[in-house]
Amino acid sequence: MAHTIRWGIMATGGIATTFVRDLLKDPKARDASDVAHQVVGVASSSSKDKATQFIEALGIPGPCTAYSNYDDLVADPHIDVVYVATPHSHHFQNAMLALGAGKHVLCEKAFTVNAAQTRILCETARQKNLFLMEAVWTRYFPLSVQVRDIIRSGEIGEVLRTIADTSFGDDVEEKWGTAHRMVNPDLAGGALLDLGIYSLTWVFQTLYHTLPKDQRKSPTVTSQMTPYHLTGADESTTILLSFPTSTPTNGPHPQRSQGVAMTNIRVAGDPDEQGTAGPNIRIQGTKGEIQVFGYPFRPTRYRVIPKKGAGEVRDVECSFPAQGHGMYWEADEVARCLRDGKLESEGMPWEESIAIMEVMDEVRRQGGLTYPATIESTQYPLPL
Ligand SMILES: NC(=O)C1=CN([C@@H]2O[C@H](COP(=O)(O)OP(=O)(O)OC[C@H]3O[C@@H](n4cnc5c(N)ncnc54)[C@H](OP(=O)(O)O)[C@@H]3O)[C@@H](O)[C@H]2O)C=CC1
Ligand SMILES: O=C1OC[C@@H](O)[C@H](O)[C@H]1O
Repeated sequence: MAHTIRWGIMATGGIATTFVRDLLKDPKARDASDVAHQVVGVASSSSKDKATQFIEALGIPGPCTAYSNYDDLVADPHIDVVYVATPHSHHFQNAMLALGAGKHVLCEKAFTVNAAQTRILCETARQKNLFLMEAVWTRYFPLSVQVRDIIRSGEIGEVLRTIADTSFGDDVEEKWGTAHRMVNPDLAGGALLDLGIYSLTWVFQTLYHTLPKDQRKSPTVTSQMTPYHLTGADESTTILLSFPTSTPTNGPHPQRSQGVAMTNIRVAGDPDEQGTAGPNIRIQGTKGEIQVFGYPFRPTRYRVIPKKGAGEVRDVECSFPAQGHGMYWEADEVARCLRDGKLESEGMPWEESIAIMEVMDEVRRQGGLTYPATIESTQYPLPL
């Protein structure tokens, strides 16, 4: 019998809509007969009407309660887990609210504004014996699981370099203006926290996560940032990361692997969105390479290229059952973790979320990007 979990949706914006659409797809279409999802509450901080419209527009089957504020949502005894879908600036405060009410939490990326806030969230979840996960959905794609398995199998040898680019070629002034969360410092805007996190995800899931746990070590970081002239949030960031590897060496200089994580909202990594410019991700090992195509947050296919003479090139497509967006795979992971009494997911462990947030803190320090003290604060509630 399927283990059914009951979701409360905090906020009714763009990603909440996409996530709920995926939650409503039949899990059997993706061969997941062990778990199921119900949406039993939706809250909008704007108005109850907005929550009601969300429920109606998406055709969420009843009973599902519309709330006019987040406090009432987290107090709903019928909800098991809250999906936090507010801007990054508010994740710390909103996730703390849900944990404080005894709810498990799936919180959108970037987890928080800084690593200090993430540490507090994880510690709070630990103390309260609640599940908590950063919603880095891409990690739960079958494609990501397969790529990690290929790396672990040794097929492309030791992975010593990963290059990842998550870039949109937007007319920034026209598309994002100054108030949109993408560029607005008051909402912790900027390419790094919004998109760069996916480049870092690929660097971490190929050079860090694939190592045995006791060999995962934080990287050293060098970076450059370009501010958006109208707001000061970054419109372009490039990060060089250097990780200790697990390879035993005889010499005095330990082996290191390198990551290059790029993000830009003014030039595109894949201008025609057909892969003509090449892959957005290259994972380079001593025996070959894996290339990943499509936006790094929603990759669509990968190619395994063995070293010359060592085998055939292999192309693998990623399908999205039931015309989904691909967010149902992370939702299924949440359901399985709750069923199994886990507090964190193996695919996106707390320590790795913290390690990635620490990289982003360091990149912002090097680039001189600070956000208002009100949203960098570790005070709960935030002094907004
Ligand atoms: N995983 C993914 O693929 C994606 C993830 N995201 C992440 O999801 C989060 C939300 O992004 P997105 O849905 O695009 O954003 P939207 O602006 O579309 O929606 C955010 C919602 O948050 C609520 N909210 C609460 N406080 C504020 C505030 N001060 N300012 C603005 N909105 C507020 C509002 O809902 P209400 O009025 O109902 O309370 C609003 O509709 C971000 O952290 C982003 O990084 C975004 C896109 C894709
Ligand atoms: O997480 C995300 O992925 C998709 C992008 O369009 C969006 O801006 C970002 O928040």
